[in-house]
Amino acid sequence: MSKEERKFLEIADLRKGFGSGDTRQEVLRGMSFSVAKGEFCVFLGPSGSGKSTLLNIIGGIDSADSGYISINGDKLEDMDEKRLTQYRRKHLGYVFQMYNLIGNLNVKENIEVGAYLSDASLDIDELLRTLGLYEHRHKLPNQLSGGQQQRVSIGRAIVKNPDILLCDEPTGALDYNTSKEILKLIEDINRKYQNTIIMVTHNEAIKNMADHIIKLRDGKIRYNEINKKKIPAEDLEW
Ligand SMILES: Nc1ncnc2c1ncn2[C@@H]1O[C@H](COP(=O)(O)OP(=O)(O)OP(=O)(O)O)[C@@H](O)[C@H]1O
Repeated sequence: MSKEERKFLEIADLRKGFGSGDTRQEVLRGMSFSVAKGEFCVFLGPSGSGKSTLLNIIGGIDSADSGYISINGDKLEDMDEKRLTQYRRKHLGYVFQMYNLIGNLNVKENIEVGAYLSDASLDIDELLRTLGLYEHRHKLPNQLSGGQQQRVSIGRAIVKNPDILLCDEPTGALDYNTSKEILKLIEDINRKYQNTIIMVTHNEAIKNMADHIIKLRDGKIRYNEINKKKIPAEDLEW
């Protein structure tokens, strides 16, 4: 991998605080790292360490106080609102702990919502099969299990074939077996579509399936390593 590829996503001395005066809290206190194209990267760290804040800044839905983020050499802070919107639409997919599906649209239609945002979307029927949802495609969200609903939300995020898939605790609301199914799906998607995946999790075991492990504590990076002993999601245990 070339030096440029290693620096597909570059984060440099990122700082972010909330509030002012006595209630001011510095949440990100100077973070620098880079993520390679196609890499599966996890952010670990205790509650309040700034994982979601960092993910939201990478996702362009919050902004840093200083430092920068660049994608393929383009700095987010140099983008005007129009380009930032394009960046979010074209290059980013977001998966949350809660599925946020539209209740009166069926599975296929919920995924199509994501496709409208792109002019280079994936074939929806093929994606439904990859997601294991083809036979459920006419069902409404309330006719699905939690794991199936999360599959739909992953489909909605991935259908525009984003360069980067951001996942914030995607298995946080799921039981052990369903969590593993979802992790296997994310692993398949990473392999098949080669998107860069960044996943925030509390679950230490998930680091074992990642290419790149970043641990945060008190707004700083405490650990930043490439995982040389990566194992399949199937073999994870916790
Ligand atoms: N919009 C906001 N306004 C004020 N404080 C905020 C805001 N967003 C986050 N914070 C604070 O920033 C700190 C870090 O929050 P963040 O959600 O990034 O942590 P986290 O590591 O993702 O935590 P968790 O694992 O519990 O989700 C917390 O103390 C939180 O209260």
